[in-house]
Amino acid sequence: MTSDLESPDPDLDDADLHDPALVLSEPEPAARERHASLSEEVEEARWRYYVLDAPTISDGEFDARMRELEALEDRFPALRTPDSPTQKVGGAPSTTFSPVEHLQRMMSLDNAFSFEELAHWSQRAVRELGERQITESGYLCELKVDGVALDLVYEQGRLMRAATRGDGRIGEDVTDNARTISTIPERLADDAPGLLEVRGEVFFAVADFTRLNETLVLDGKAPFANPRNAAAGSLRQKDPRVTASRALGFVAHGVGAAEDFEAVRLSDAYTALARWGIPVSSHSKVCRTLEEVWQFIEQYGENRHSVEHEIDGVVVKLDHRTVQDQLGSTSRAPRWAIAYKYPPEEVTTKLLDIQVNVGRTGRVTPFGVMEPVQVAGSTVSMATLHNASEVVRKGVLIGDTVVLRKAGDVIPEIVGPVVDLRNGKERAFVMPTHCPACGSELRPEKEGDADIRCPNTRACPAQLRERLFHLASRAALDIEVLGESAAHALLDAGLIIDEGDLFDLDEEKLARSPFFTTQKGGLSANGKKLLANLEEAKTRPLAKFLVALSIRHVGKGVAPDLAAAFGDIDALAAATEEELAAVDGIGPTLAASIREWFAEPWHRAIVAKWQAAGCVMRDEKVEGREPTLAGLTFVVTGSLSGYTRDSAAEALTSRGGKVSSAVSKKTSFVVVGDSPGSKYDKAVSLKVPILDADGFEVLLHAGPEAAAEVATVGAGD
Ligand SMILES: NC(=O)c1ccc[n+]([C@@H]2O[C@H](COP(=O)([O-])OP(=O)(O)OC[C@H]3O[C@@H](n4cnc5c(N)ncnc54)[C@H](O)[C@@H]3O)[C@@H](O)[C@H]2O)c1
Ligand SMILES: [Zn+2]
Repeated sequence: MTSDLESPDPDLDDADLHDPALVLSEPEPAARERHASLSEEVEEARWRYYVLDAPTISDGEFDARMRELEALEDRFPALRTPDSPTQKVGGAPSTTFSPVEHLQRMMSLDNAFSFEELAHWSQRAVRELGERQITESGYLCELKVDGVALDLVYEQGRLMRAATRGDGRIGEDVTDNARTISTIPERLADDAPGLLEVRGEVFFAVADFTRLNETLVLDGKAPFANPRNAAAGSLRQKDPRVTASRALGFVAHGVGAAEDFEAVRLSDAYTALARWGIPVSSHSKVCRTLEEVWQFIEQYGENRHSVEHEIDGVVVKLDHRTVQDQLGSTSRAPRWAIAYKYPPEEVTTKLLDIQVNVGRTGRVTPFGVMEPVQVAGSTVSMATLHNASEVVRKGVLIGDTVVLRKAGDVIPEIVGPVVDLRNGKERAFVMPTHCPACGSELRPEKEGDADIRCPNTRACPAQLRERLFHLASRAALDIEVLGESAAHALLDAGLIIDEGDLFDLDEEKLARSPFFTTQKGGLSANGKKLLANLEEAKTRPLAKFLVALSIRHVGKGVAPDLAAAFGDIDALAAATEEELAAVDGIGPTLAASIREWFAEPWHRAIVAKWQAAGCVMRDEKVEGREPTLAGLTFVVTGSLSGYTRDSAAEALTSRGGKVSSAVSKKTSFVVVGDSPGSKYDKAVSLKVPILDADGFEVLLHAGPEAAAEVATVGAGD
């Protein structure tokens, strides 16, 4: 297989794509200076990244510097000398390993960061070879595995040598280490060619990476910042036994030199590699149009974390070998391929301070305050650090540059410090001894607890505020206007000592807070809304009140079970631990926690005050209603007209039925409304009786036997 990868054609450079008016032959001194300092920074970053496996800037920052260099060189082509970082591949090989010359040059890839840049790349190929050739070739889309490149040489089907990319021409000999990677075959199948150079990526699966870091920290060693560094660091070990202990994976993504092997398409070459025993990706796809390519990119962009290894983009390659040979390559990258890069999920920023937050149950949690930074589409300036031992485990100091990670919708996380950037002025975080909100001395609830708490549960303003938010949430009493500002206002004006006073609020009391009054002294819209919300809340079902009380472990999951079993707050308050534990779904921990809560006088006072103010806290409907659905389990999916999700569930539980979220063979009926989810399909496949909206009414009013008559079972029977 021949290729002109080794003969870059400088005439095909990108200069023709830029406005000629902007291309100046003699660089301005400022540009020359900027170019020199950027080049130096890039070389330094490459050395830290490729040789030390310990980068000090994020990939996003690195890419930004490279782009600035490219832009300068577009404007002043004289700056694009052969020793510019834009013309070179990777970093110089280290002296830890013996140098080896690759049979064929190993290249880097050009990047695209938008659809426009991707289209620009493909248009160029079309201009050069014509529409027909490109369409016939198609685009082979592959995931860009975020690992470390490895070159394998097989002779007569035997693995002879493995080397890192190095500067593209000379790599590092890591044969002994590579042999310890279980998925890299020592021998290929019998029909493999006499000579075969395979390129691929060594990676660390995300799950294995987490495990590795835990072990390293336990052994008192520094954890790796991310799976890529872990892969590179593990492959490039002096002692192959260390490499062997690391769960490295390998996937092929290219072919270098080969004898007796011809493949018309790269995708065919992969099929052959797989047949000979070399791992290839199951995620690759040949696309006919650029729109299809874009769909592939978007699909994996949304499901970036569904793949076993990390990916930082998609590599798009023209599939036809003749097209590849005709387009050739520049000194650092092929023209027939491009890497579309996803927005980075990791950035670096300064950790300005570590402060603590006091939660609803008094738990004190440290969080990092950082210089605001853009990551994964949002600006982040705070991230939780969970507890004091987590701060120690991560090894971060106040003043550190830290790696911050935000993956998709997941909350931002401080990964760890960039130790090499310390200047000696950093200081360790010390957990406060007193509550920042109320001044009480902090202590663990029980001896040996990892968390420390503020013991002033009743009146600590931080705890009370958090309890108010919780009480006002949808899962509890749904008091819309009681958000952050309203809660602050109530506490600031001293209108409530604890939540027991909430339902005693009236116009006269609210008049004492500017938040709830108008300039003229009347009740503001907020005040009116709060009073109306509170009035409405008084008749909420018992389960909602149980959630509102902030009893530990009692959430919206078990509250309906408790409400169904006792029907009345007084009955619940009087229940013994044994009676509580006898309720289906209530374990001993929960029973003890409920008893403990009611044992506290100020807790009982909350209930008494709320009752005195007119809160019902009793499910009237249960009284006199026959438990016609006792012993039966239901799943509700889709929307039923006339019911909310909660009221449909309540109609069932108030008749003694149990509502579950997952369909199983034990489910008695699945109630299906409009636009049902996958639960409907599950019900069909398990042949669980299905009720529509009318069937649901039959069930409620005529009972389960009548409902069975009108239910459907399985697909179309
Ligand atoms: N943070 C830092 O300080 C720092 C320093 C240097 C480089 N970097 C990172 O490395 C990048 C540049 O490195 P590069 O020159 O290796 O380029 P690259 O990583 O952007 O792309 C080339 C490499 O991609 C790999 N690859 C993964 N999947 C592939 C597939 N399916 N097909 C082909 N190749 C695939 C190959 O190993 C190939 O060598 C930067 O964009 C940056 O993200 C970071
Ligand atoms: Zn406190």
